[in-house]
Amino acid sequence: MTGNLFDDGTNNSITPPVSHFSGFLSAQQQSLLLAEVTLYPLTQLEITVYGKKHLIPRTQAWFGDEGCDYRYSKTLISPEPWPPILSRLREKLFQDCQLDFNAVLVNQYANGSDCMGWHSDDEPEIQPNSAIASVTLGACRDFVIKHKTLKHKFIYPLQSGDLFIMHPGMQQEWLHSLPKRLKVTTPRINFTFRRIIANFYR
Ligand SMILES: O=C(O)CCC(=O)C(=O)O
Ligand SMILES: [Fe+2]
Repeated sequence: MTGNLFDDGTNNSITPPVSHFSGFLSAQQQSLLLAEVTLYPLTQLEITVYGKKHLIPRTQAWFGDEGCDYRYSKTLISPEPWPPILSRLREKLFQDCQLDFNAVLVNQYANGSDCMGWHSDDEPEIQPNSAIASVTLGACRDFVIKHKTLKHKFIYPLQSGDLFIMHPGMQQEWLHSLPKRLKVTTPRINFTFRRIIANFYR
């Protein structure tokens, strides 16, 4: 076999353990959620890299059940209580996909200059072998996945209303990122639902 960029030489093509569902949310569900997002306490967090302070290029809010704290760059963040529409989205993930989440990180990217660098969602407070589900609203942006050692890359353009699931095992072997797209001038909001070990840091 020749010419297959993703041929690993074992006759197994390498693909990340993910699922992409277009149109998971109806137009009406998207507009209800979008209206609720305007009420969220979105903040721009500061991180310290090599002793220098930087504002991260997006705004965020953390919602979840009691005790579902999450640590971001040495800061412990306690969850805000579930807003009603977000709570319904969590319920829909359970009903439609049998995925049971107890917290969600909301990221708002104001335009294509806002981004997220390469990382895995492998924090110790995340339940081992749990899935992470991501729901997108607003501008279409490329979600990029790269194998940690083999460097194979996959690009998924995520559109408003799409659901993207990163299955168990994904975070151990793959990195993901949301690169800058300077032609994008409108906001994108992303919800990453997670299963957190309650009271992990208490
Ligand atoms: O905005 C996205 O699609 C990615 C968000 C993400 O990777 C995260 O919150 O960990
Ligand atoms: Fe992530």
